[in-house]
Amino acid sequence: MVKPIHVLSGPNLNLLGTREPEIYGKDTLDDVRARCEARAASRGVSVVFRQSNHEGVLIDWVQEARESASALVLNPAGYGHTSIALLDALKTLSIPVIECHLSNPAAREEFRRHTYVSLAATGIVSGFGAASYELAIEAALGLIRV
Ligand SMILES: O=C(O)[C@@H]1C=C(O)[C@@H](O)[C@H](O)C1
Repeated sequence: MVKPIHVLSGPNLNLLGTREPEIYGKDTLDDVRARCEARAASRGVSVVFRQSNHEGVLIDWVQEARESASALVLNPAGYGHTSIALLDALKTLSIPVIECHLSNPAAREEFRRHTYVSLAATGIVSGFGAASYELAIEAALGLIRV
């Protein structure tokens, strides 16, 4: 039995759909959840989908993924640009880590062009709105060979 793919979203993503929709789109986080679940279920894999505004909670969930997940999809949001602690947690994982962003941070403000998460990521999907999460799920499914 393949373990679930864990999908974690960072701060302010609970406001998706109303938060700067010209940048992050009109899909809500629940819409994103549904798309991730459907995409994974089509290959017989479940998803654990969670969001937090709190750095330590996200770190706890990354640590939980060590034993509970087959792969981790992470949109670190603003903490990607600041959190060495989140990077340190990611470096304890031996499962695939796919970093994803709704926007294309490389095309935005200078401070968004670097994330610490990228130092621990297997790969990165950016710029496709809610589809970034689905593409990240597809990448995870390919890496866990289901
Ligand atoms: O595009 C995204 O999903 C990321 C989401 C955020 O909240 C920003 O802080 C990042 O810079 C970009």
